[in-house]
Amino acid sequence: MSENIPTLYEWVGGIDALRRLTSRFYEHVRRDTLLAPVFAHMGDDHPAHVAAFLAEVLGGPATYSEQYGGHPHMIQQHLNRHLVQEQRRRWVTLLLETADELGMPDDPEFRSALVGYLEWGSRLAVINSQPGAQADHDAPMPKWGWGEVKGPYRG
Ligand code: HEM
Repeated sequence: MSENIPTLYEWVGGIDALRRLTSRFYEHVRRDTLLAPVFAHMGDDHPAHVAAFLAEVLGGPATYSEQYGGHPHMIQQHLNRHLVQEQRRRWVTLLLETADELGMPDDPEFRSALVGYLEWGSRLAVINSQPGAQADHDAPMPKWGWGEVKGPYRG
């Protein structure tokens, strides 16, 4: 990426912003009738792990790969959870609503890139949660950029 174009990670505000996002998001998840049962057994460190994962995908440090098992571990966590589209849609909607609630960047360029990743990643989570799905132990960490909009609007 060009020197002048920030990563999505930089644009969102780095790891502190992502931790704030996931921490509040999973508070909402715990109170959501559709999602609470799915996450009934998540550990207290789950929000921080998901923040680290998102950070790495969005162009930040490789903490999730170095300390938490990388993409194969994340895939493993979704195996046999039998997730359905209704749960996936609620998950994505709640995350985006939480981003609004916290006043995270809402410019069209950033949000379209974020939604693109969340659609892709959440659909993979559903696929990987179906009976017979297996974790690919060499699965590379996804990397997401600005896509067709190429970078933030500079008027
Ligand atoms: C872009 C989409 C998604 C990302 C980036 C993501 C990320 C993650 C990560 C990183 C973990 C492992 C956390 C760890 O290492 O401790 C995880 C676990 C999990 N995810 Fe996802 N996920 C996504 C979508 C979903 C969706 C749509 C659902 C369900 C509606 C879901 C349900 C779960 C559950 C139930 C776990 C295990 C929680 C536990 O520890 O009990 N995920 N996810």
